[in-house]
Amino acid sequence: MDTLKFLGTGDAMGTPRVYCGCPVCEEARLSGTNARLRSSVLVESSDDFFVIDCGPDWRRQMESLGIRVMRRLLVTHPHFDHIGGLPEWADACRWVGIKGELYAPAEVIPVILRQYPWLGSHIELKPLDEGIELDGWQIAAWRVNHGKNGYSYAFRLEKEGYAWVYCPDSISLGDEETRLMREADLLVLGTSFYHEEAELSTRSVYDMTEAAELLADVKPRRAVYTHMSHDVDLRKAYDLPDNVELGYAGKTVPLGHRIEE
Ligand SMILES: Nc1ccn([C@@H]2O[C@H](COP(=O)(O)O)[C@@H](O)[C@H]2O)c(=O)n1
Repeated sequence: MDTLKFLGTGDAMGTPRVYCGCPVCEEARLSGTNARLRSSVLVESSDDFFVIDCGPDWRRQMESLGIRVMRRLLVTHPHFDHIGGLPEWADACRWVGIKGELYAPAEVIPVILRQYPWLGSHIELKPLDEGIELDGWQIAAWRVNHGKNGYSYAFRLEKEGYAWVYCPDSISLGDEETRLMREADLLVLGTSFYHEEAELSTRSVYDMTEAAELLADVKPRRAVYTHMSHDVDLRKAYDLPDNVELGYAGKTVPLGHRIEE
């Protein structure tokens, strides 16, 4: 069965935050339960894999799994914490002599190339707006509200009757934006805080209290939260819906129905 592996579950700054001495950041420095690299996942099938998002921790993430060659990548949006590793990936493609395949929404591709104009020599950038298939996964992408930081995209991946959604950066989604999340077998959702006090217009990602309302509406069978800031302490028992788990690097989730289901 295919699997989903979390490579990182942190927000844009990762945990610990460089400037911060809060208990969560200090614990992350000392024992590491709360150490979080920038959010990214790896989808593995029997003979290949692809990764979603390539933040500035990409190199460490590849090293931690002993991966020497990454061929394929999907990008949700062109913010630093999701594309900061692209130059290193392009260099790696050059040195192993492959052309990487990067799939992203058409509007995202020129933004990536504006940031890193040399990428095209070693990576082919392909639009995925019409839907693509990778390793038997039918992948649909749609634009989601990312609050004060503009827009991101979510992906729905379906194979053999199993559907899951990856949506790391979104907030205050409307009905049309949640349509493809409905009744998924798994929803991976970004929740930066448990409860974020800041005024809504200054925010960019759901918190866990708002996410509970979203889940009650779209009813995934299982949900895993990612993109968590130093506000979230994995040692705590939070009040969460029964079907929710907090992600961590290395967490692996089977992508398919178990026999007994
Ligand atoms: N146009 C932009 C705006 C922001 N960024 C970076 O993205 C991250 C946003 O953080 P979230 O909490 O909203 O995920 C942060 O690292 C900004 O520096 C960007 O790259 N381009």
